[in-house]
Amino acid sequence: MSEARRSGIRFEEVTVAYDGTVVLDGFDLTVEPGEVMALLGPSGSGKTTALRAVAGFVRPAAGRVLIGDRDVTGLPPHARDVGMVVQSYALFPHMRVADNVAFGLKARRTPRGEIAARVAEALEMVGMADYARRHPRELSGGQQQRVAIARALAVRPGVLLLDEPLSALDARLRSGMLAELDRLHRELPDVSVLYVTHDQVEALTLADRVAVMDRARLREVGTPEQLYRAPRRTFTADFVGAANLLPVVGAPGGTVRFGDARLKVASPAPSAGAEATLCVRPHRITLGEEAANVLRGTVTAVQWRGATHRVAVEVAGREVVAELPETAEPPAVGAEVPLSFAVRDGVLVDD
Ligand SMILES: Nc1ncnc2c1ncn2[C@@H]1O[C@H](COP(=O)(O)OP(=O)(O)OP(=O)(O)O)[C@@H](O)[C@H]1O
Repeated sequence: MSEARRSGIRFEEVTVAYDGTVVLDGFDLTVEPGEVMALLGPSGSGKTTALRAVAGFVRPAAGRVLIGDRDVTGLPPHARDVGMVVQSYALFPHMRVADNVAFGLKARRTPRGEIAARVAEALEMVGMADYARRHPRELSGGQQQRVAIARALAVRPGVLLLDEPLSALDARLRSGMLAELDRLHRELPDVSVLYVTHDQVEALTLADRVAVMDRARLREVGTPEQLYRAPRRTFTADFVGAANLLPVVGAPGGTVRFGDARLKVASPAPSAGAEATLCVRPHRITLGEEAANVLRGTVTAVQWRGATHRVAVEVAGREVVAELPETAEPPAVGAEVPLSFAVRDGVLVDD
């Protein structure tokens, strides 16, 4: 008989309410065994609540949560086989590092002889083997976070839950830890990871797929490339990367009209006369008429941003932003300019 599956998470129509207010609404999502899924969304959108429903700290009003093959909806947290790391680390201050990491193992009645080896292994994984005898107050924020990760990994969970694990760290430490989390996951290829963040760079860097949340609901799920290159919804286009969102109208021949311009787009065009929203990423727009779709307008602002010039152009009463590679001669405010973008870089999104 094959061993029961321990990895993978399934949310089935999970609804959570606090005092009658729904904060997670019919949430449906599958995280495959070994997959890293980021939950990305603005503050208050329900990300942490979804994570806590997997950990067992909130009880859904409706729906089911499965970990691997097991329905865990009614199980207490300690019976769920998950490791969890929260943004505040939540290490026990009076315990040494090794005892913090051993905590979950003791709670699970792991044989004494095995505990020392598992603690050493977990500390080794996060590069903290030399710090076993220190107390948390003797560690930097980044080191404390590593210990918190070691503590979560020591129980060898099938599922690892990370709630904004890097948000308390400064920018440089954060990018170092991001690379390290990536390496850790390659060492633990069977562990499913659910990673809560409101930072799109973290989500796009680390995740195999990203689930975008807004106001208690799942809006869109896809690989980072899908969400970035071909978002299906206005919210995703706007939240994941910068976007020009232009109101267009379906025109004959599978094109759309924006002001005077007739544009070809990558998505199936709406029927003639139907309104739609076109998403074009600013850095996919070039100055000049080289690409298939050309817009003409008046430059209203130019900002130098180091590697790029951000040029705003008024076209048909709307501001269109182009992020151009830094140039010695950006266009002047007031100049009439053509902008263009390729067919593949225009996608229609739903509201
Ligand atoms: N224990 C609680 N009691 C009442 N309301 C709560 C409780 N926990 C969370 N909420 C509310 O539920 C909603 C969703 O919260 P949640 O923490 O899941 O959002 P989030 O997307 O993780 O936000 P953030 O990025 O700010 O952490 C918020 O409106 C929050 O105020």
